[in-house]
Order: sequence, then C-alpha cells, then structure tokens
Amino acid sequence: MPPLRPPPPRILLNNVSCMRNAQIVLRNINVSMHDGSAVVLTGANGSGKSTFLRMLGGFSRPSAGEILWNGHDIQSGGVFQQYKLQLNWMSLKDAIKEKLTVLENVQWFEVLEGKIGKSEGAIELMGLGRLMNEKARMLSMGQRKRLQLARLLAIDRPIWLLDEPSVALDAEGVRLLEHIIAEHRKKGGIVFVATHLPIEIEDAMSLRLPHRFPRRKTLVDLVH
Ligand SMILES: Nc1ncnc2c1ncn2[C@@H]1O[C@H](COP(=O)(O)OP(=O)(O)OP(=O)(O)O)[C@@H](O)[C@H]1O
Repeated sequence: MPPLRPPPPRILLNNVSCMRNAQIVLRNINVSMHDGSAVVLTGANGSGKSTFLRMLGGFSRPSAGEILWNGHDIQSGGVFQQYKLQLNWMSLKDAIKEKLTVLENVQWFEVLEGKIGKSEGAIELMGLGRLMNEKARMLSMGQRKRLQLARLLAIDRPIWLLDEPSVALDAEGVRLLEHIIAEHRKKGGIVFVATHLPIEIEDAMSLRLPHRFPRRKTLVDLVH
C-alpha cells in the first residue's frame, strides 16, 4: 500500500510579500496552517500585523507570492466568495450599534449569516448575561470587547482573524478568550492572533515580524 500523504494545509502563505503606500510592509512570509492550528503575530508598531490579517481577510492583495486555501489562490474567481464565508474578523473597530441592545447586536449578525439560536448562549458565556437587554452604549470598553467575542462565537466560522483581541479585557476576560480559542481549535478551527499583550495559546506558532526600518533612537534606548 502506498504511504498515506499528509493532508495539504488548509491555509498556505507561500512566499508572500505585501506593499502598502508603495512600500514593502511584509516580505517573503511562509506559513502553513492545518485545522486546529494557531499563529500568534507580534512585532513593533507598524511592523505589519494588521496588514498581515487584512491580507488574509482579502482586503489587501499580496504584491508577490500567494495565499492558498485548500490549495486554491484565495483571490481567484469563485474561490474568494467561498473563502470569505470561512472568516470571522475581529478588529479594534467594533462595529457595535449603540442603539441596539447587547442581544440585538449579536442577533443582528446572526441574521446576516442566515443563522439563529446561538446568541444568548454566547453572551452568557462571555459574562454579559445580565446586560443582555441593555443598550450597547451603556457598555464599558472591556464589555464591548466581550460583546465582539460573543458575536464571534455566535457566527461560528472556522477561521478567526483577531486583531488585538485582549485589549481592554480584564484578567478573567483574557482567560475566557484563551478558553474560547482553545475550544474553537478543538473543533478544527484556525486562529490568527495579532497582539502586543501576552496570551496563552497552546502549541501556537509564533511569528515575530521584523522592524520595517532601522528604528530611530528613542528616549528609552538612550536611558538604557
Ligand atoms: N491605510 C493605510 N494606507 C497606507 N499604508 C498604511 C495604512 N495603514 C497602515 N499602513 C502602513 O503599513 C504599515 C504597517 O501597518 P500595520 O497597521 O499593519 O502595523 P501593525 O503591526 O498592525 O501596527 P500596530 O502595532 O501599531 O497596530 C504602517 O507602518 C503604515 O506605514
């Protein structure tokens, strides 16, 4: 019997570079992601973490190389629409509607997805149960972040692109975030996290993006 071939990666970044504003931001990135895997992206301000996520989200195109999903270029016709439906994007812009309640803010996204039924459980899990019927404008920054995470859970797509997901969360919120990431991965989900803050994700690949330019000396450098 011929030896079994390992399955192809679900997502492959093959020698990918990306330009923004006519300058190279990312250069020759190679990343291979199977179901259940995670990457933690770190790097200085401006090193390209959000650009990396934008590229995976299809908002920016690689200037060289290719991003493959199930072996197909995500930008090629027919593939892109299918690929986009796999993504859950979470960024610092929270897209929360102030006049809607917490529950409506999650259900609204469920309706857009043509799904229904997970909102309340997701809100409870994120510790916002007693605020379910409050207007979103009443929420603190950390509660807004929890609401974004509840939306992520309710929408339930396989590939999570998380830009600074733990900003504003308290210690319990960070533990919850780590928990839902672990549970998502157990179901075969794939997670990309860009962060400046420590986060515990078991067996995550760590990708530290280099400084884009030789940095000017700052006061901190001069003091040390
Ligand atoms: N809208 C934009 N148009 C053109 N260039 C941009 C834009 N946003 C960012 N850039 C450029 O891309 C570079 C990388 O930015 P990016 O936001 O990806 O960095 P980052 O690592 O996420 O930074 P931070 O840690 O500050 O969030 C920036 O230095 C900037 O020059």
